[in-house]
Amino acid sequence: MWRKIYLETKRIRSISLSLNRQTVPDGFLQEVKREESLESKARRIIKKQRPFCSAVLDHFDHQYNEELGDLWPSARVALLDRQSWQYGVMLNRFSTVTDKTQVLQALGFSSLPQQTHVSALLCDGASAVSNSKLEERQDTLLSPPYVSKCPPEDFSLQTDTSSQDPLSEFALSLPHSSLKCYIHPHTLRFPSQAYRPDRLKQYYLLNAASLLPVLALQVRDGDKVLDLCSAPGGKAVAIMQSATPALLCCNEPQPHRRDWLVETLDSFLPCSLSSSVVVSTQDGRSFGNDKADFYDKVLVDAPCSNDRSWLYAGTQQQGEERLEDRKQLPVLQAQLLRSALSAVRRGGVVVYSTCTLSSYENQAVVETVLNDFPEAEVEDLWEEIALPLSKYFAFSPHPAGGRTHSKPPPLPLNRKLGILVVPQPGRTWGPMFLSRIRRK
Ligand SMILES: C[S@@+](CC[C@H](N)C(=O)[O-])C[C@H]1O[C@@H](n2cnc3c(N)ncnc32)[C@H](O)[C@@H]1O
Repeated sequence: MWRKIYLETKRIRSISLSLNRQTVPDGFLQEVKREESLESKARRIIKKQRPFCSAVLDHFDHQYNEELGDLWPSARVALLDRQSWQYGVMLNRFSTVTDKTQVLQALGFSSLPQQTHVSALLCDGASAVSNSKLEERQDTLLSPPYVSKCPPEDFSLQTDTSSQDPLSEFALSLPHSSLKCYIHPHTLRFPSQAYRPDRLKQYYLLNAASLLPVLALQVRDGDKVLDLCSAPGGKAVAIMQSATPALLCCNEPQPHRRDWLVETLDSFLPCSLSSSVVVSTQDGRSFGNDKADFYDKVLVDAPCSNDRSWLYAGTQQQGEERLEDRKQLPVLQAQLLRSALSAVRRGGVVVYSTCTLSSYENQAVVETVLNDFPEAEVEDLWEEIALPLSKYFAFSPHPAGGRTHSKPPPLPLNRKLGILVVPQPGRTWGPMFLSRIRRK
């Protein structure tokens, strides 16, 4: 353990020295030093790992062995080894502080060799939809009311084509989108930035799989978008990186989480967007009645049993209580999805997502709602998202179709209903389920 701390400290010190020698902007370097001091890094390493909750793990073993077959044992390893968890760095296009790529590179996040490849694949699918959608929408969409009053100076984010490691980074790009996320092949965690009311944050740390629902939503400039379950706001920030919607309504009914959401929006978005990005505090189930047929795109990032955090739920009793609550979640999730489908206009799309592997909260919810919503049609995200990104994320079922289940799963892993990112050693992103449903 002490040797690990020693080596880690040495590595951080050498990064720190090499940063000093390079032409990294002064302010940023100071921030890196302040927020990722050697002491705090060492403290994080020696901090005793919170033990996992065996009641939750037993439950997962039982359910996911059935549902995921031989993908579960390796997912289990990835979920239990918290030191191996990876973090993505999503850049904030609204920050005027320059050159984050240089700092990322100095810390071992190399350049973007896969960008063209991945972007091209994604752009092909996305622009095909985009063109047909634009034609379809021409007579129904109001002209976009939003015009940025104070466009940021630094909208163009730098890229570099020199590469050290082809798996170290990728950029999730839509046509003309500036959504950029960097990942590291190992577990290096970029320092988080403290909230400062006078300054926008430069980046957001996240599980990179969280960007996939935003990618699937295909937000375009001028869209009216509802983020039905929005706090703490990671996906709302990602939406605003990918396009300039006419309206983004971020909804969160829980007061303390709503405060967190407001702080996130405040930290990442300039004041010029305050008229188009609004916060609402309703129960998401009411939107279907109150705002029927209103939105172009709705994201339902549903309350769910978050497998990662539930594993570390605390005491046995707390774990057991959560597992009891888990049974109620699909009912609420289906109600939220129905509400979203009513709030979206005909031809618009709803993306439903969760961060659990549980098929009862994923495929089963989508299937239930489709049964009583005949004008809803699920779209296949396999070709558009899973195949092009399968190098970075582990999807179930395996893209090559070569995986076998020891036992047949109780609910079919029907990829037509959505795609599922399963954490694996080396690709610890997820869990993340996403499904895109179009209202006919
Ligand atoms: C998975 S989190 C959303 C994460 C968020 N989209 C992000 O990317 O940062 C689900 C959120 O749904 C909220 N929620 C719970 N019940 C809700 C309801 N009835 N209507 C809307 N949101 C609800 C929870 O408080 C929670 O903040």
